[in-house]
Amino acid sequence: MTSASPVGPTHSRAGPTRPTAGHRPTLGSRRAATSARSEAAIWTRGLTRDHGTRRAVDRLDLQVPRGALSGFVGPNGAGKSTTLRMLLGLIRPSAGRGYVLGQPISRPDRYLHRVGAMIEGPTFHPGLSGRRNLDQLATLRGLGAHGGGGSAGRRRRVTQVLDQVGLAARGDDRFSTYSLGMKQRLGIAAALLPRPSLLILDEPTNGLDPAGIREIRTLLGQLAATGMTVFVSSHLLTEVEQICDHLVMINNGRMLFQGHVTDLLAAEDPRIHLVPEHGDDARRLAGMINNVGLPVELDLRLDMPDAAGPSTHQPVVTVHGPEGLAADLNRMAMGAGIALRSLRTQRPNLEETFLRVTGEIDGDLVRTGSLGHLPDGSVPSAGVGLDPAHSRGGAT
Ligand SMILES: Nc1ncnc2c1ncn2[C@@H]1O[C@H](COP(=O)(O)OP(=O)(O)OP(=O)(O)O)[C@@H](O)[C@H]1O
Repeated sequence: MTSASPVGPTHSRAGPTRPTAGHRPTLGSRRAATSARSEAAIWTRGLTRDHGTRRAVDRLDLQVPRGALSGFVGPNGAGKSTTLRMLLGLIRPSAGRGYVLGQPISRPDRYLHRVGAMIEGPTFHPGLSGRRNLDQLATLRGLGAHGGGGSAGRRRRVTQVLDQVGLAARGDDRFSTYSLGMKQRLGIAAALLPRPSLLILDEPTNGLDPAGIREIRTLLGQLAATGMTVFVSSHLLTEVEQICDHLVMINNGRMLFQGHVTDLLAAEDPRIHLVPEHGDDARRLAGMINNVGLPVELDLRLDMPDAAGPSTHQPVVTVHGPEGLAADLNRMAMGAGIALRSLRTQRPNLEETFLRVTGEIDGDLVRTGSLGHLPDGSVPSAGVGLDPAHSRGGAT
């Protein structure tokens, strides 16, 4: 069973990495760093982990605020599990330093009693009930032994956490009869036993069906509402977008973004999709838009990417720009004699934003740079003035 903390410390006092000569911090900056790391639930600087020659985590500066429901996202192999293992004292960083609940990660014994964790799929005894499994874990960890009301206190706590994760009615059933979602929830119940102020979960929705995912989502929202900090890793960005207020986004072990989800999405320009009435006009329209310096993509496969109703297989011209630009684009098309079947603005979601940030946009998109080399030679100069400065300026 690797799920649920407290996870025993496995490394000794490595001590924080010293600042290098030449980067001597001032008294003010030292004070600010001290206050930031004690105020944050998780704070790291330059956190790095090498596996042989492979760098799994590359100089991460994490700052997860206390009380946040924070999503830790990145594709498979991005370095999420490795980071979580370092935060839990299961492996040592190769370089860098970190603090969890204000305590250095070189001394996990100082904070693990306040951290609940599920870092791999939960493993329980299949023949025992959920309740018995939790009771055994609680006994092993000495819960209820010190000031917790002895075995009666321990049993009360087990009942409380079963209730908290929605397993009260099934607590006495054998673990082997649980659905995957129930098993995950029991794993979270185990992590909750010590009344943690920080809950760290590694991919808790892995392998779950939509209903199971929804249950975990609701549960995490409820836990965060109690004031607990929840740091949950996932490669399902849609999930994270729906539940998390704070986000840490990594790829190849490196930080891409951290902060509030709304800030990230608000900073992204929407996509404006233009579908010409006559498919033949799409290249011409894209070329005109390209000529005025706006980022444009031409998708020759479909009409609107997620439009309701039947697909008409019309080419779509997509422009990244503020919503106000849509009116300009409409005028531009009209001025060039191109009638539009539809014009729609779509706010990017987290997944699209991630793909854009990582440059991993998929599909048969003809990107801006290649428009000038399209074979049909139908790219005219822009017939209608459109100031590229408007691309960030809103409606005219
Ligand atoms: N013990 C190890 N030995 C060698 N390489 C490792 C080890 N653990 C992880 N790695 C490598 O480090 C990188 C990061 O792996 P990690 O498991 O942290 O990523 P992840 O974001 O959690 O991905 P996943 O969701 O697939 O688990 C990967 O390239 C992985 O192969």
